[in-house]
Amino acid sequence: MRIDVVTIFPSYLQPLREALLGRAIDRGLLEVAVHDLRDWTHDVHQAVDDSPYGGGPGMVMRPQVWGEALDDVLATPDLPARLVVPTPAGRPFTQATAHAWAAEERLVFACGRYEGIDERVLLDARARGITVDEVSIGDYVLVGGEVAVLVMVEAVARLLPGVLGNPRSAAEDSFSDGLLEGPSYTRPEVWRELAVPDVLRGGNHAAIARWRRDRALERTRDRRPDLLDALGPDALDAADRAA
Ligand SMILES: COC(=O)c1ccnc(N)c1
Repeated sequence: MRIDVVTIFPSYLQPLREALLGRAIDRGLLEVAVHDLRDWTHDVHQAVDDSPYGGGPGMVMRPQVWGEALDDVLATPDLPARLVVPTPAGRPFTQATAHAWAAEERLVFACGRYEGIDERVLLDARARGITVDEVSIGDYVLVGGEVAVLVMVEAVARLLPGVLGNPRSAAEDSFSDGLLEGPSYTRPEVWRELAVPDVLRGGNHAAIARWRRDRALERTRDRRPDLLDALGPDALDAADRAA
């Protein structure tokens, strides 16, 4: 997968080259290119924003700069790409989104700051047949889209074949079966007088699987009843029985 990020703070994306993702890049599983939006300005101040029409606080990112930047970035390499614009006004980014995007050849992220990017940039891209997704990583506002890009790239890249050491990890993620993951334990058996649940130390794999499912149902009911509702009435009954 090829990932491009256009931003006025390229150094914000440096964490993508660390640890697991850095190794995936080194192994050629992922290609990441970060572009400085200011490279497409032509004035001495390298202005990327201007006052909003209609008044109001803050500044809006200029369409000319973004238009030229995206023209160039989307054209090289000339691969089918999904243009992603992180914004608090976007559709929710979920594990299902991450799985869908993991099948893409190319993702191009446009990092807005200030009050966002002039709407005509997205209209123009869509009019030229580019898939444009405006997505939010949660109900809160950041200063810029860069942090959201780090979140989304990590969520997508870990699903790419070969990135995670054990592919079962992704298969058994929270949300993979619609439930939150239950509690995990490792050695020692007793720590500060707290013991690992007996069932996990026995060899009965069916009992362990059932115990884990029950804990997942219970945790989901307690923390994310909305996810349980989405699974239907049987799931809620099962969660009540699991407690
Ligand atoms: C500037 O971008 C944001 O504030 C943002 C982006 C994606 N998701 C959010 N919840 C906020």
